[in-house]
Amino acid sequence: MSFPPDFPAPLTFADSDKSPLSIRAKALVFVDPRSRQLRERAEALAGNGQPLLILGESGTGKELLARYIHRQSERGGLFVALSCAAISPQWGEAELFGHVGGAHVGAASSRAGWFGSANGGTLYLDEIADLSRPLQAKLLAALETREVYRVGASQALPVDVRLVAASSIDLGRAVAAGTFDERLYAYLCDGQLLFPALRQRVGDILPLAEYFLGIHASRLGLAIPPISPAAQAVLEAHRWPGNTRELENVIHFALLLAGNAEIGPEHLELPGIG
Ligand SMILES: Nc1ncnc2c1ncn2[C@@H]1O[C@H](COP(=O)(O)OP(=O)(O)OP(=O)(O)O)[C@@H](O)[C@H]1O
Repeated sequence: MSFPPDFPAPLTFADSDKSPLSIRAKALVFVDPRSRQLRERAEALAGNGQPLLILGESGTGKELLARYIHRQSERGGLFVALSCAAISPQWGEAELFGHVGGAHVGAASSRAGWFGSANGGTLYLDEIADLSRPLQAKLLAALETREVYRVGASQALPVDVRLVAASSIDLGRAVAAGTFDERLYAYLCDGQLLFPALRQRVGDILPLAEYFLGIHASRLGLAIPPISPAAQAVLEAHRWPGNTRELENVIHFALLLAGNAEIGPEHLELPGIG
């Protein structure tokens, strides 16, 4: 990876944090003053174990930031990431809180559930507003009492889970609309972190582009091609509605088109180019 000399080196993740199922990033590229400020606030909040809420558009890097917070917190348990939209409407409670053997059809043995798996660690809930109202209330109860009832169990189990929730929608408005639990919102409110959209931190665009170029070039066994000044200007001017995820895709594709040649505007699959 070749960063211009004035770019600070990206923060790197330990190998133990790079599970094959996790997002691919090996480092957190934070160069723009706004993202450096975000990192400082995240570091300040990481250690105290309080619940956090990361707000930001899709693809900004919320999960990556949550992973970084977990690492900084030095909590010994696992980082467990879960998309609330993926929780089954029928078996959601058992998926989240676990169940005892025979509690429902097809579940002969007991399971801990996502919440229990994060015991001693961090539970990252992406798009928390997608959680059903009954599960929102049960989640809050488990966090506040530090106890969890597996489905079918008559006794609660002690749990110590740090919640880091993420949302791309304004939860205050969801509360006003009656779709989000006011008490869960209050529980999360003090630890809010706002992840600016990529277009609001233009200083990150080229370092991220260089970073993704390095990752994909090494994966493909290619030399890292330079990005022409004209292509750099295009990248910095684009609005990036899909944020960092979109930038990675554009850079990956540009590398495939350009090979070892300099990346020009003609290699960038963006609206209005080519
Ligand atoms: N600062 C960064 N440095 C390096 N890679 C980044 C950075 N921000 C985002 N990425 C990469 O961009 C992609 C999107 O990040 P991530 O999944 O964390 O976003 P998100 O906000 O959680 O998205 P969604 O809300 O859609 O789940 C990932 O591949 C991630 O590794």
